[in-house]
This record gives sequence, C-alpha cells and structure tokens, in this order.
Amino acid sequence: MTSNTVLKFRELGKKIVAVGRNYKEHAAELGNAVPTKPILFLKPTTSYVTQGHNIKIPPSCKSLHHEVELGIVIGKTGSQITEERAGDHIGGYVLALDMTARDLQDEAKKKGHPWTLAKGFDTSCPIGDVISKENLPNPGNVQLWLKVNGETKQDGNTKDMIFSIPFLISYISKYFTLEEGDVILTGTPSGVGPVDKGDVIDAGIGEISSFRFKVE
Ligand SMILES: O=C([O-])CC(=O)C(=O)O
Ligand SMILES: [Mg+2]
Repeated sequence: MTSNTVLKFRELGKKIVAVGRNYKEHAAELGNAVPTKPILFLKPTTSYVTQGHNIKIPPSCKSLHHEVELGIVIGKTGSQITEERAGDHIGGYVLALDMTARDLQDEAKKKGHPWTLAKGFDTSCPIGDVISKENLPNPGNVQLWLKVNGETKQDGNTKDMIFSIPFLISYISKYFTLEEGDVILTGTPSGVGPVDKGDVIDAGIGEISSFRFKVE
C-alpha cells in the first residue's frame, strides 16, 4: 500500500471489519460473556472521520461511548489467509475509535436486532494516519489509551486481546475477502464510557500515534 493519507485509503478501502469483545475485561464491564470465537460486525467507510473534523452524536442517542482500538490496514488482497501468511497481508496499522451509540446498541441487543445503526453512523469511526509496520514492530504488545477532557478512561494493552492479529486475519478471510485498504478494528480494552457535546477525546497507541477529536 503506497498511500499514507486517510482520504486515500478511504477511497481504496471497501470495508471496516470490527471485532467485538476481544478483551475479557471489556466483555465483563458490559456484562457480556467472553466469546469463544470472534464476534464480527461491519462499519461502512462513510463512518470515517479524520482529524480536524468533529464527532457528531447521532439522532436520538443519549449515550455515545468511546472505544479506542488498534486498526489493521490490509495491504494485499486475499482470502483463506493462513495465520502464518497473515503478516504478508498487513499494510500497516492505524489508531481508531469505534464510537458506539450504547443505548441504541442495547435496544437492538434486547430485540435481537443488528448493531448496524449503533456502530455505523456518520463519524462513528474517527481515524488517524496510517502507521507503517516498521513504526509498530510489536502490534501485539502496545498500550492503547484514551482520555476524555484530559482524564484517563482507557489504558489497556493489545497483549490482552483474546484473539491475536494473525488469528483474526485468518478467521475473517475465511468469510470475507480482505481487500487492500480494508481496515480491521481489533476490539476495545476496558474503560468505555459516555461522552457529551463539547468533550475532547485524546487517544493514542503508546507514544507512536495519537489524535484529538471533539464531540459536537
Ligand atoms: O460494543 C462492544 O462492546 C463490542 C465492541 O465493539 C468491542 O468490544 O470493541
Ligand atoms: Mg469496538
């Protein structure tokens, strides 16, 4: 993948595949069981929002939650990718938020409906610049942090993922062809919580990448 701008990979990337409950403590904090296989959902690429723009609270949402996540940017198209070859398909990494209308998600969960609206609304995927593989040599052991108005809310490590990055790429690619520019969101560590209008979110991957978004 040659591009390092978000606009470019938004053009290239056809999908965002997100993984739910990939950290035990996060599954527990929302009263959910620890999954025995990855829980997958899709976010549309229209959910991307880049730095300099604001996160918007979607209509009727009374509880918009932050979820900081490590994103994997696919660099080479493939399906039926083995865990051993997974690294060949990684083009880089990216810091992202999986903004979630928690009340709308809870309502959908109760009715057995999909999470699409709660997870896929415009601006639900704030995203940073692509990080090269060289700049993140150890993605499976890096700190993911998030502050709201300067106060730390999330501070987890990717070593606590239930399903590893190679496993996720292999598992997802059994079902969905992963195309260049697609992004896999690998799930959020514990500490999720609400944000309100006017709040400022700072998040980062260790000291390697960080960004700031305001909620409007
Ligand atoms: O909404 C949830 O809790 C599932 C999810 O996206 C995550 O664990 O990152
Ligand atoms: Mg998430």
